[in-house]
Amino acid sequence: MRQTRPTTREEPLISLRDVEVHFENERGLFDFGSDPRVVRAVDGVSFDVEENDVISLVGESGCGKTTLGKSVIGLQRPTGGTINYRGHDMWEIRDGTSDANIDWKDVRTSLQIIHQDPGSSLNPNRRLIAILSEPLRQTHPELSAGEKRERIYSLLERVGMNPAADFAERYPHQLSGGEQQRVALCRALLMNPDVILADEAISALDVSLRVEMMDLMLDLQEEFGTSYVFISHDLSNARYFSQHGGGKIGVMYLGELAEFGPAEDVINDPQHPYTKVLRWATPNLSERKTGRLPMRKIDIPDPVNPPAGCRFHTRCPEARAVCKQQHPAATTVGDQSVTCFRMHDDHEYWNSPELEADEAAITADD
Ligand SMILES: Nc1ncnc2c1ncn2[C@@H]1O[C@H](COP(=O)(O)OP(=O)(O)OP(=O)(O)O)[C@@H](O)[C@H]1O
Repeated sequence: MRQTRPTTREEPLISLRDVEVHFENERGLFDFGSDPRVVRAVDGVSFDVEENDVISLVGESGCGKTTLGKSVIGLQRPTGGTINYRGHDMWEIRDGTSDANIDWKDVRTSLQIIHQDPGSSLNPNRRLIAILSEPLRQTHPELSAGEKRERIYSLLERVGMNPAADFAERYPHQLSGGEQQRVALCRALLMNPDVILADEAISALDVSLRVEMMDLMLDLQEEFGTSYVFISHDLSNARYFSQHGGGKIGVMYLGELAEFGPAEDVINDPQHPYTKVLRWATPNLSERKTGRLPMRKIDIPDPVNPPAGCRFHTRCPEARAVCKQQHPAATTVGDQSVTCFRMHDDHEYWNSPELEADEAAITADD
């Protein structure tokens, strides 16, 4: 079913280097004369998406997961850094200034998205057969109406929507949330994509259906040869998806990647203090259910004015004076990339005084 697109040898499918996305917001009514508010949604992020890859991005609300995910699939232009598609600058392809022989339309087609609320992205006035014929018309214009119908029926059956002939004639509102999400997945897969961005795609489903949907996505991965960028605020879902898919987890904090690496390592041997906090706070992953949350403050700082030095220092249980002054760079530890001074045995961090306990630690019962 899969067609191969031209690639530069050895190049990752998508490669992000030092990517930054800053949003310049309008001044408020009473901000006359002040600088526009700049939201630093993503800062200094680098990683690769390989063929058949599974990458989960996890972190608190507002940490930049969606903005980063949209950058990966070409829906958000970065304000800094580079994003390459098969070795060529994605935005040069978009602007027509690339020397690569790749059409932007093909790039867009190969990078698909499924949303948290599939109902809103499926046309309510069209039957499923029409909704699913559309991508096939684009990717396989040579197919007859009968051949398209056959492919659609077989995919609907594959995702458990039986009898397919019955489902194909329904409108989206005649489906459950889980069925709508399956249709959204089918539609994305029929575009023959290199990457599907699944943005909180299972969050709205009943807990009992989440694992089923993740299993289905991973089952179909091999068949369609697609990679996933899976966004979740829930570390246990990210773990399930990336571990079963043999992939990686990226832990985001205030627009930056705190830790990135194989799911197994990030979960079982977290290195960044923030990953440890997330793990501690995730019921399925931690033995401790009560006690003191290992964090100095509970409030998330403002991405318009992120803390100087390490962005996590205001909440980090391990923060020392140097963390207020210097910004750590990502360091490779085994297969993980970790943005914390503690990764260097000889860093001045170790001789730096601990930060005053300006806030009492918050207890999990608060
Ligand atoms: N178009 C925009 N204009 C201005 N600010 C934006 C825009 N899109 C996102 N932001 C801001 O960028 C930051 C990151 O938002 P983003 O949606 O990427 O985070 P997220 O981690 O996906 O959050 P959530 O889990 O709540 O969806 C937030 O502070 C958000 O308000």
